[in-house]
Amino acid sequence: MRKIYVFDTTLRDGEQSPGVSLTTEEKVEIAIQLQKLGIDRIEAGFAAASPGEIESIRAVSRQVKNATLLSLARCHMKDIDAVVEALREAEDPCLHLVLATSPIHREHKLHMDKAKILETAASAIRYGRKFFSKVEFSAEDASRTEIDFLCEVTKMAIDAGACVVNLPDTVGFATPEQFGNMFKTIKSSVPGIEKIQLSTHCHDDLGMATANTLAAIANGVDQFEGTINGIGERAGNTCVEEVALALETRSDFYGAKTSLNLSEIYRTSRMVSKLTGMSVPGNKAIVGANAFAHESGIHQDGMLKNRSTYEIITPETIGASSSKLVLGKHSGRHAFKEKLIDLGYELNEEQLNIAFAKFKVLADRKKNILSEDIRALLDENMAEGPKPLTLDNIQVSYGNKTMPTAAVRIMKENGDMVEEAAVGNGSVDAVYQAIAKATGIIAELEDYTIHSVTHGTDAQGEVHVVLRQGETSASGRGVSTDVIEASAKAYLEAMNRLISRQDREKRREGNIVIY
Ligand SMILES: CC(=O)SCCNC(=O)CCNC(=O)[C@H](O)C(C)(C)COP(=O)(O)OP(=O)(O)OC[C@H]1O[C@@H](n2cnc3c(N)ncnc32)[C@H](O)[C@@H]1OP(=O)(O)O
Ligand SMILES: CC(C)C(=O)C(=O)O
Repeated sequence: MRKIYVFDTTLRDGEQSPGVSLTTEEKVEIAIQLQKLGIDRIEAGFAAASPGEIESIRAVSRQVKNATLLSLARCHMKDIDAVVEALREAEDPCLHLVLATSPIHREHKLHMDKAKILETAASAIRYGRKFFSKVEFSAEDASRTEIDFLCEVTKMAIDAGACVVNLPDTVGFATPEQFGNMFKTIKSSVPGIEKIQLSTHCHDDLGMATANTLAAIANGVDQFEGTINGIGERAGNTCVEEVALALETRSDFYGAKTSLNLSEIYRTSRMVSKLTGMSVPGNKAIVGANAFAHESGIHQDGMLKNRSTYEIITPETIGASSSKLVLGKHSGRHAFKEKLIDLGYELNEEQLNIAFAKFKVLADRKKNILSEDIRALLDENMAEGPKPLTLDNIQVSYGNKTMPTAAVRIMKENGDMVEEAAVGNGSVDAVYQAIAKATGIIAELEDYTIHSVTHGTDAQGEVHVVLRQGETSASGRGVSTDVIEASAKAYLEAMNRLISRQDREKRREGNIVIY
């Protein structure tokens, strides 16, 4: 297997993400984690940017023992001097020089012709070599540079003393085929190319950074540059984790691997996201929250039978805890049953069918079904005791300047419907007054508590009530995404218990049921 060197620029190009600015402590924390991940080369910043940046790079250099440490500089003596100062304490320092080579940059940005580019870069590399045994040269905007001139630039960098020549797709313009061919030409036409390492650095403006990096690797580059979570200037850089996992998973095709400690990827991604404040989209490859989550019944069934049906990488490989079967409206019985077992419920077939039907109704109303939702649903489903009263319909009219009004329709055990309406101090009170009128049962509301069992605006509310009639009291619990419905359910469950307790007592005395 060919080894591909990983150059991480999270602390330099990653920090160029709009809105991101890392403190020295944060840079050090990330650099320590990058070492644990096994990154070969860490670019810690752009020394000439500010005195604070020099200090940060120096602080990082004191901690980095197992990786080459770099800082970027323009082809200017004062930028190089700043890198000398920043990397003074580094164990394995490398100067990274950049100069654009494309016609657009030459004409509009640098105002230099081809000869001036070659001369400026060569003298900067030579000057840098006075202080550093390792110099990497980057031909900015290489993918939009004439191929003949790019060959000349590469030859100049080798002759001037660079040990790595990096040919970036600075604006994410390249296509994989074109980019691969560019490296093929460079490798086959530049004399002395075997003396140096070739590198690539891609941006994601057209969403092709990973594809372009892999095309470069397939065409012989030794190193790729990227950032954790793909952060960076504009649409960002190549994601280190994507390329590393692509090489690992498709080593049959690429015949190349990184030496990253892949089980540190997830932790590194979380840390970078936390410290930069750049959240990782749920559907992001490798490190997104949904990367190992399966929602639909057919997929979940496949996963339960054999994970390889729907997972080409295991979450354990990147240090994430486990695959998730997320229950939702597309889930099937297999996954639902498995979830119940996980939660410690053992249901017979009939109970399972009832619970599954209720789950589907809930899933139609709620986006995220959590363990708490399932527990609430099952506890409600399995609440023991007869149900003399069942809520059939409820309607509430509320306005901040009118008395809340509620109408309820309740089914009795014998199937008869009773219907009533009432006003109250609030919507819940109106519902309770209407239930009392419909059932003819006057009970004292001794306690009422409500809390949310899940999170978000579609969270399930759980209501507990205690009702008292004379010496007898009973509690009830109701769960729903609507607090009024949860309140009514709790009230009726307490009433049902009250009725059956009094019923039992009356039967003992030879009387009949109260209502
Ligand atoms: C593709 C990349 O990601 S490259 C890295 C980008 N990173 C950064 O820019 C790091 C942060 N930058 C900075 O702090 C500042 O831009 C500094 C300190 C580098 C320079 O600041 P200033 O001196 O104020 O110049 P400013 O940034 O406005 O303009 C850049 C100048 O450098 C020149 N320049 C650009 N690239 C290079 C280069 N590689 N080598 C030499 N000169 C260059 C430009 O032509 C321009 O020169 P001009 O003033 O003669 O027109
Ligand atoms: C400095 C170089 C490698 C760069 O960031 C780019 O070309 O995007």
